[in-house]
Amino acid sequence: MNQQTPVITVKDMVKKFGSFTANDHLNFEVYKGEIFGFLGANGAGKTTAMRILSGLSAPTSGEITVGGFDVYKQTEQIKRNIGYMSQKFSLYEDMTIAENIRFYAGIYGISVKQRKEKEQLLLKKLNLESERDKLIASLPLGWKQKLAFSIAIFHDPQIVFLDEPTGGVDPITRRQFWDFIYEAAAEGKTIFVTTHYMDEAEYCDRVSIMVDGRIAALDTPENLKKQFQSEDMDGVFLKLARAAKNGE
Ligand SMILES: Nc1ncnc2c1ncn2[C@@H]1O[C@H](COP(=O)(O)OP(=O)(O)OP(=O)(O)O)[C@@H](O)[C@H]1O
Repeated sequence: MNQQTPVITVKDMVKKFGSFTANDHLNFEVYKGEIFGFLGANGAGKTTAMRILSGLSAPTSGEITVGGFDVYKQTEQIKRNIGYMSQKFSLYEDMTIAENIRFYAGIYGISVKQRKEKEQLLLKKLNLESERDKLIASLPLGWKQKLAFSIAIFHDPQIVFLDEPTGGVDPITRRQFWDFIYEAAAEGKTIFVTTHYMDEAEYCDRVSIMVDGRIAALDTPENLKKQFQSEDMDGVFLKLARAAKNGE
């Protein structure tokens, strides 16, 4: 990881929905090749922030760049340079694996020759060569998630946003998914990931924890545990939530 190169810069990011402030002056940077965990209870404002960083929604105010592009004016460039995987909308269930790959490759303007080469490598890596003509709907959830991740990085984006990518699968399958994340980060991709699983927070290089629209803590898991005198990230998270409830 190169700590010197910020690929996401967020200064005073505010997002309001009417009089409600979903993101309240967020400030952080994410570095090249970093695995950045974006945590917070339900409704804390994670998805709102991630949508802004992905070029899907405009902030109310703030200075924000993603991959060097401005989130107000350069949303098309941002979309081309990022990968995005959400638990719900990643793959088309009624299409086969090969059709999904073709569809995404088409959106990103990947040539047929390149698509075929990359498709072969991808299916081999996932051990899905004999399944290429099966409907996504017929695959176990863990396979769908790995496939969705592989397709989200098919166009070789420099930044990948993962919105609760491992919901609903067992710990071993989640661990396998994280091997894919490590591999992508080792290639220099920056991973921005939300999760509700505290063991996954431990796998991140740095973790930000949002409470009620603000970043309440941001550091390495090790430093956060020291700071909050907790043995694990669960303890850190609970202490922050309790402090917020007591108005501290
Ligand atoms: N389009 C919208 N209009 C009004 N309020 C919204 C809108 N989108 C989000 N909100 C509100 O903003 C707050 C933050 O929502 P957000 O989805 O960002 O939270 P989250 O941290 O991603 O939660 P979860 O973990 O449940 O996905 C919530 O109170 C939500 O109701």
